[in-house]
Amino acid sequence: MNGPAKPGAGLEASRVSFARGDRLVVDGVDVTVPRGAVAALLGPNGAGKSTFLHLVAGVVPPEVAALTLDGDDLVGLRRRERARRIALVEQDAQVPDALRVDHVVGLGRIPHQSAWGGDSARDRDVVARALAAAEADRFAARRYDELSGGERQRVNLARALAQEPELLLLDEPTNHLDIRAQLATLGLLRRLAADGLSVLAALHDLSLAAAYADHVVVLADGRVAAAGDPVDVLTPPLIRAVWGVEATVLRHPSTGRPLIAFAPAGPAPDAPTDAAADPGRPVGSAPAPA
Ligand SMILES: Nc1ncnc2c1ncn2[C@@H]1O[C@H](COP(=O)(O)OP(=O)(O)OP(=O)(O)O)[C@@H](O)[C@H]1O
Repeated sequence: MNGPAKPGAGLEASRVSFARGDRLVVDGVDVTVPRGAVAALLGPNGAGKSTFLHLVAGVVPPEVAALTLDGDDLVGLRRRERARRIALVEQDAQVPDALRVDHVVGLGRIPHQSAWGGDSARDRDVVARALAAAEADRFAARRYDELSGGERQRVNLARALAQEPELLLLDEPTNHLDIRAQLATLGLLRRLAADGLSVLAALHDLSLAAAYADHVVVLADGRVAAAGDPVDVLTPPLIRAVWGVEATVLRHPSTGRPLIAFAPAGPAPDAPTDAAADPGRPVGSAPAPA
């Protein structure tokens, strides 16, 4: 949806802080997302991921920060200009009641429209392509408030794509999605990045983050605990220190990307009896002939 990749620095955020009451919930965070890269923001519940995305999107003003997009200062940018360049897919998007899906996605065009212009043929084309890219075209004529959680998630993504941003921020974009739709969404983010978009997504699934992100930033208590290539960052000691769980890091047999497996926290369920009898045989496969 974007044009070919242009040279540029993408997002450069440094020393971003934000306090709620007397507590810094984002504390001196540095994040860089080069143009054309997918970065994942990871961390436990309450680590500050959503707050950081809101600060970058300009929903709340950061207290101390240098924020630039392709070298332009974001803090001083006018709201409309910011909305042309940055889109945020929120966890619980606010949408006016009873709006049709295609009209919700059309809201993404507002920053590009003049006050009196209305929808142009190009606006309608961008909306149609955004609906198709996010796999939301099937329910384009339905009411948003009658959709399932996963269907709404796709519409929220389509609305952000209709903005034709340079930087796409997503807060748990795979929430509510079935596994096929999760893979489709993350694959779409990779294709958009290949076209020059910078993508920063808060994710909880460490294996999916490792499979799709060029770069991960791990937040803990509002601070960056680690950042870099998922292969270097997502290690058992880091996962233990940040999430407090024991993990084994395997390698995907075909991609070589990290696959993170967790030990169950409670008592393990009983092993299936046929697997117990022949532990070398994959569960569900036919027993060897006698
Ligand atoms: N509206 C609010 N008022 C007061 N405190 C808030 C508010 N929103 C968030 N917080 C607090 O700010 C901190 C950071 O929250 P944030 O939502 O950014 O975390 P998160 O990493 O996105 O978490 P999650 O994975 O649960 O979505 C948390 O301690 C949270 O309780």
